[in-house]
Amino acid sequence: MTVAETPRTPATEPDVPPSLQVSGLAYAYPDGHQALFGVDLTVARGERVALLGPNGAGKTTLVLHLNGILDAGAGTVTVAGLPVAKRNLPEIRRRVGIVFQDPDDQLFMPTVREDVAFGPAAAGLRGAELEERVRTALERVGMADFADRPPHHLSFGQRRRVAVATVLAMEPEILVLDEPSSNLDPASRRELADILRSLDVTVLMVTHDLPYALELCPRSVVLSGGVITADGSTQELLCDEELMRAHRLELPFGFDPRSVTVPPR
Ligand SMILES: Nc1ncnc2c1ncn2[C@@H]1O[C@H](COP(=O)(O)OP(=O)(O)OP(=O)(O)O)[C@@H](O)[C@H]1O
Repeated sequence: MTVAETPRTPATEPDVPPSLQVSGLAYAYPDGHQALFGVDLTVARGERVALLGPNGAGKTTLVLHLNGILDAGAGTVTVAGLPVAKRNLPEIRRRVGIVFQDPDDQLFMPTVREDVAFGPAAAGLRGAELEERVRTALERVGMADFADRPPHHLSFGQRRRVAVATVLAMEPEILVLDEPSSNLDPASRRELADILRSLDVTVLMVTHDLPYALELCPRSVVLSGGVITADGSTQELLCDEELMRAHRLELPFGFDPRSVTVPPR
């Protein structure tokens, strides 16, 4: 059965700013290479959006602007109405939780509990409040029973879940995931999808895994050559053969996006 999806429209009420607003964002690296040419993107609270595009399209460059790792050459980025600017960086980095592709980039403490507590403790949380924050984050990713284990004794899929928990413990406005399905076996891939779907948080997911984008994100944005070239229902975009060819987006052999029943939010 085919389920037609309608991407959720950005919040329009003046008192509810979108989770993410990128306006006219342009960026050239110090060597002069222009990676972004005026990107506009609005993501409403609670949306799950896939950021698609070929290698070198500018996806990582865009993500690195969301928490101020890179400074916009031109244009603006706001997160829940707060501009990404030097003066706001501590709060911006709390609001934008980035889960990197390699969980080992994020896990460095002797136990899972300490890794998840690290961010909130650095932000000043202590005692029962901190414990509760850690417990909730681990429960949300199904890893509460692993709190006392050393992260390096866990499987890759378990470490990725803990990496998600370290970010959730900061109660972010937006969760940004870089290739969340990479190196996961089919069961872990499905379990992570279930977890991400259960979270009440805005999600921006960078991925080359188009079936995963379809499974998780009602809306997709295609970035190509540093500009957004398509923005709409993931199912419709994946069914647009011309668009897919033009942006070097390839579905796995035999995969028909029309045949997929996309689970409800
Ligand atoms: N530090 C850098 N200095 C100069 N150019 C860079 C730098 N990092 C990236 N680039 C260039 O900027 C462009 C965008 O790169 P980016 O990493 O954002 O693409 P991407 O869409 O994330 O690609 P991929 O899917 O391969 O991860 C590419 O042409 C890349 O070569």
